[in-house]
Amino acid sequence: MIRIISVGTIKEKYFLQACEEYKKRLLRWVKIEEIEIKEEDENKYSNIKTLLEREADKILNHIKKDEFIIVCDVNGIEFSSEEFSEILRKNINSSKDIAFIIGSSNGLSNEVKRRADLLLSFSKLTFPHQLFRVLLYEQIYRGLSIIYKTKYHK
Ligand SMILES: C[S@@+](CC[C@H](N)C(=O)[O-])C[C@H]1O[C@@H](n2cnc3c(N)ncnc32)[C@H](O)[C@@H]1O
Repeated sequence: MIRIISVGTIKEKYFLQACEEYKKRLLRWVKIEEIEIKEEDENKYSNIKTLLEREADKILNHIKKDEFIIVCDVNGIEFSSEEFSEILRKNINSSKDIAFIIGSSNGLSNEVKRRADLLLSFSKLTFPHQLFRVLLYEQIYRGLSIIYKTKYHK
């Protein structure tokens, strides 16, 4: 199973439709679970660090024992799509569930990053969290297309 834990909801219909499309395509290969954590209200916090700590508590509550945790972070490690598919393959072959974590517009706390088995970057460019979820879905789909040898990845 692959779980995508995101802070913040997707409001734009076109992002939601894109996620739904990739999810539908992925379901023939893997079970997908999406967990959305409500973004904390910035007005209720005197600083972003405290806000991120509160969001971290909620994220960490959703993490399951034994799953491989991939935290998406601009400053993480960059991979080619083939290398990324290899990470997916290794976990799938060892029957290990994978959980991806996507932060809110304020990012993620260090506590969440420390919990990562892998800090994953999709480049040094910062993407909005809604668009990033679509990109992640596409790369998971591409990765599994590589594993299952379809014609999608060229
Ligand atoms: C708008 S970004 C947060 C920006 C925030 N200043 C930071 O430094 O994390 C929202 C989330 O999308 C994901 N994200 C955006 N761009 C990314 C990238 N290039 N690589 C990996 N994750 C990214 C991360 O999970 C991030 O927490």
